[in-house]
Amino acid sequence: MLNDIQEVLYDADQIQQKVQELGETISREFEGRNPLVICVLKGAFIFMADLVKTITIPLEIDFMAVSSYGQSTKTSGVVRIIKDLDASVQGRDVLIVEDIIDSGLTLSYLIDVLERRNAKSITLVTLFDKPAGRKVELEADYKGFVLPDAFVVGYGLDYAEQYRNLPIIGILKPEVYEK
Ligand SMILES: O=P(O)(O)OC[C@H]1O[C@H](OP(=O)(O)OP(=O)(O)O)[C@H](O)[C@@H]1O
Ligand code: HPA
Ligand SMILES: [Mg+2]
Repeated sequence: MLNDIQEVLYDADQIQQKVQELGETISREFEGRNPLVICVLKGAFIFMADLVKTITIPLEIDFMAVSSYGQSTKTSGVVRIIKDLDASVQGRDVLIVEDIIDSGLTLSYLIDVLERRNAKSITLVTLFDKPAGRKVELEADYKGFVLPDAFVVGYGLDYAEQYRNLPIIGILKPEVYEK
């Protein structure tokens, strides 16, 4: 798998350090608010698991699965809900946990859905941000790393469902998806 990586951007230790910092900030921000922490599957599953272990205040978790990339390195532009939340967001302080914001289409869609369900507040945390990919204006409240304009995999992020289990984040060699 690592053979298919052109460049490792951040290794496992660097990622853990950043996740810890984000968890400390979120613990302070949400003190006394019992947030509903929503993991956007599948990509955010590793970040979510690591992040909640660093948050030191009471919280609840839930999961939503959405997909727009499929087997491609480009967004289809259509965000599909594959699995919806179990919990109601009505009146809740919601923290959305994402692995990456690229075009911004996934999160702008999700925010719209959760606003219409009357969440009390919506806060976004993303581990990775790729501002060069934006198609809609969207900024995370908390972000880990800003990435270059390249297709990346690892730490939950896939290409055609592969590479999610790499413990690092790296740029995928273009010949892997151009063949
Ligand atoms: O800002 P955007 O351009 O919308 O891209 C970001 C989204 O794309 C990926 O999900 P994907 O649709 O690949 O589903 P997955 O999480 O199951 O891989 C990623 O996990 C984010 O949710
Ligand atoms: N890699 C994997 N999944 C993604 C990316 C990326 O660079 N951007 C949006 N979804
Ligand atoms: Mg994907």
